[in-house]
Amino acid sequence: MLMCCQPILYSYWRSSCSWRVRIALHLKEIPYDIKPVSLIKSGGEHHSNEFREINPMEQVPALHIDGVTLVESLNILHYLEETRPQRPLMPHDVVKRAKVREICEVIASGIQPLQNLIVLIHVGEEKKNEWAQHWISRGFRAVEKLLSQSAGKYCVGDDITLADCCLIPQVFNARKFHVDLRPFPIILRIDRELENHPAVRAAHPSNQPDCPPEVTK
Ligand SMILES: O=C(O)/C=C\C(=O)CC(=O)CC(=O)O
Repeated sequence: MLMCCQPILYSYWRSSCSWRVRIALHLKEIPYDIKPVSLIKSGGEHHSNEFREINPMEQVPALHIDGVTLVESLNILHYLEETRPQRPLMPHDVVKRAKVREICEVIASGIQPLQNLIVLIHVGEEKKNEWAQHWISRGFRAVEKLLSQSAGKYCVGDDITLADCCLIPQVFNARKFHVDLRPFPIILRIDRELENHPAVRAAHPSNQPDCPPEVTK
C-alpha cells in the first residue's frame, strides 16, 4: 500500500488556514490523508504535548510531506508550489506574483490572526463578534481596494492563485461573524465564482471528516 507515503495534513474542519492548504492540495490533485486536530475538544488538541512537537506554535495546519513536517499555511502553500509545479498557483509575471503575495499577506498577517480563536478567547464572549467584525471589515476594505487593481476572474488575473486559496476561507469566516459584505462587491464576485469549484467544495469545512454531523444537515 502506498498510503504510508501520502502527505498527512493536520487539519481542523473549520480552520481557515487549514482550508487554504486543502484547496491547494485539491487544485494540484495531490492525494493526502487528514489527521483531524480538534481546536475545541479537551481545551484544544493543538495545545497537547504531542501536537506541540509537531507545531510549537500550537496551530493548524501542519503538513507532513517528503519526510519533513512543515507549519505555517503560507509556507506550506509556497512549498507545494515549488515542489509540485502542476496546476501552477503563482503567475509567471513578477509583478503579478508580488500582487498574489500582497493579498495573501494582508489576509494571513493582517486579518486572520486578529480573529483567531486564541485572540477571541482573550477578548471574551461578550465582545468577540464585534471585535472580529471590526478587524475583518478593516482588512477587507484593503483587500477590495487591492482587488480593484489586480482582479480578473479571480484575485489576480484570470487564473486561480494562492491569493484565492486565502480569500475564500476568509470570506467564510466573515460570514461566520456576520460581517456586512455588501461594501465588498469584488470579494463577493470572486467568492461566487469559486464557491462551486470542485477543489474548493472538496476542501470546504462541511466536507471534512471531522465536521460534526449536525453541521452538514
Ligand atoms: O469556531 C471553531 O470551531 C473554532 C475555531 C475555528 O473555527 C478556527 C479559527 O478560529 C481560526 C480561523 O479559522 O481563522
